[in-house]
Amino acid sequence: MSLFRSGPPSGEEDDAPFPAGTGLPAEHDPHDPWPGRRAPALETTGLGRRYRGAWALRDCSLAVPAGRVAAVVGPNGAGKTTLLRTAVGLLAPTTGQVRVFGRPAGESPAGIAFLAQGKPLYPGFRVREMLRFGRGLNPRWDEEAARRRLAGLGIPLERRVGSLSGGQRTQVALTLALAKQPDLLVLDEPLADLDPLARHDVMRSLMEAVAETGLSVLLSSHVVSELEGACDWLLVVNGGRVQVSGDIDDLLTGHRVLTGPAEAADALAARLPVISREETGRQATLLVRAAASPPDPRWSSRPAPLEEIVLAYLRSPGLSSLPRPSLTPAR
Ligand SMILES: Nc1ncnc2c1ncn2[C@@H]1O[C@H](COP(=O)(O)OP(=O)(O)OP(=O)(O)O)[C@@H](O)[C@H]1O
Repeated sequence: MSLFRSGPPSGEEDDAPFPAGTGLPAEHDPHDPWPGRRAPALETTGLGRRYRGAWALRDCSLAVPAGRVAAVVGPNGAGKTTLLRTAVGLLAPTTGQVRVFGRPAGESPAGIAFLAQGKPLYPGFRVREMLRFGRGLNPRWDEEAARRRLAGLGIPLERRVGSLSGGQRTQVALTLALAKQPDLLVLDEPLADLDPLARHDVMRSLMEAVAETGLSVLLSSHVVSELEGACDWLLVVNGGRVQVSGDIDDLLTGHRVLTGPAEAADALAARLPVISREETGRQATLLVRAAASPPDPRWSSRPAPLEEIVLAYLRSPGLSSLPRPSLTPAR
């Protein structure tokens, strides 16, 4: 179980009631495909996005349950930003559909806050002015919570944004996003350019906000090691395709690293889905999709850390992805 999990345990999402004030589809909505049930925060079917001649995203079908903190990871140019921007309705899909809390992206009545890559703030503005700006633009603005948060972080309202450290600027940007009281918070690489301590502080304060409000979060990052324990859903995007989409606890319990004699590796691989395989002399090390150790005593087995699982998938882009959640309700 992730430390900061905010949603119900895996498998129970379908029966979760609508939380009050989430802006989710009303139960009386005749077009609501999820009557009486909580729609996924994000659902895409056959999503593709082309820039001029080149596809940045192809055939992406996934569902992230509501109330989750989902990490979107993948190498440079994988399509993470494109996925996030289509989710918030800033980019129209070339193919397929994107739904946010059950409604087409861009039409969803849910509150969405998007923190774009590079912390877009005005360096010449004082923090107080940024707050005033946000207050004027957002009807759901929570000024008191924003000021309390900044005070707790020791960020003075009179400071100019340009004079803040990278970590403090991220915290201000996050505070402005949270003050909108969104149902879905989308953060594009909020940890980029931060030192390890600042990354930890930003993740911790994000998780505190999630624990207080129960909002859904989509967060892209390259720093897989710092997402474990904070995020509870993982999307691996690679070469424009979603390779993995699943509950992090399920991924961790569903993969193992096996070490044993190289001559027995083929037989093992015939029985278990192998994600990666390395051989050193007579010894083979395999990352397999399996919840238990093989009965063969020649094989030793250990759990696979999340980073190792992610890297193994990224190194095998042609590999079939994990089963995606089938959250589409029976009709
Ligand atoms: N506006 C654009 N015009 C043309 N091509 C683009 C545009 N935006 C992105 N691309 C291309 O689409 C692909 C996916 O880009 P995207 O920014 O979504 O990847 P990313 O995973 O967010 O990368 P990074 O981790 O480097 O930020 C890349 O090949 C990129 O060059």
